[in-house]
Amino acid sequence: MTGSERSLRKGSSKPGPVPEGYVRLYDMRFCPYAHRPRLILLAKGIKHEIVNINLINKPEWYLEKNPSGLVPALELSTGDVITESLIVSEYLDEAYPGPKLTPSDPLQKAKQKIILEYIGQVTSLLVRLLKAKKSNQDLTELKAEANVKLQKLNEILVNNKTPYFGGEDVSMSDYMIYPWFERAVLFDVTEMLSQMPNLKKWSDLMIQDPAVKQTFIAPDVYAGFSKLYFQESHEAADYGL
Ligand SMILES: N[C@@H](CCC(=O)N[C@@H](CS)C(=O)NCC(=O)O)C(=O)O
Repeated sequence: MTGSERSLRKGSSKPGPVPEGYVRLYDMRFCPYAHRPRLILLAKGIKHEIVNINLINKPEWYLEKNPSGLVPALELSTGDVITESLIVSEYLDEAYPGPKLTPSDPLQKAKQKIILEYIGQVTSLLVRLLKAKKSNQDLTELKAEANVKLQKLNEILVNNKTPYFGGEDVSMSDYMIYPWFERAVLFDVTEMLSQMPNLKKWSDLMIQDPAVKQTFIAPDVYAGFSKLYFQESHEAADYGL
């Protein structure tokens, strides 16, 4: 638990209202989408609580708050609920003080959005790969596609000649793609990534980032989770929480 995090709850019973001055993130710690706003909350030092949702056996009250049933979702002290990891992350960046993770210059902002759009293509492909792996499909084509997409991500860093996707400092796009790299073992792309030097340098830098350090989960823990996930074990929802 960190200075800005009030409590960590398991989340089966309905939580009360969000205290004034706090936000609440509905989370599942192995979920890469939910990892995104967790990084933003920490990077900006926003006071928050985390409520973990068991995604295999979702509590009824969660479906009332967020009918899609997906995590992450952000609840405000007004009772408003914001969903979709990128929207939640951008909301947090705009609405709260702390380091600005999105450029204010319109041209730089547009450039970041182009990278974010591409990151969306990479992440959805990796999720498709994971689902195909779970249902024992042939992965050859998807893996080849992932290789091409990740090479292109590597080229963005090469062409920009910057350590991070947005420039000299960590920014929104870095936090939006990082969770998939931490989970490379789940998506079966560890070997592929070892062939991409700029991405490797970038991920080594990201591991030094304070928000990343505070949320880091080691590859062997993901490997343990992955076994349970592939067996559709109910323990997977709760593994290591
Ligand atoms: N587009 C959503 C995707 C979120 C998502 O797929 N979350 C998964 C966990 S990683 C989930 O909640 N799954 C539960 C379900 O499908 O019922 C976002 O960016 O927030």
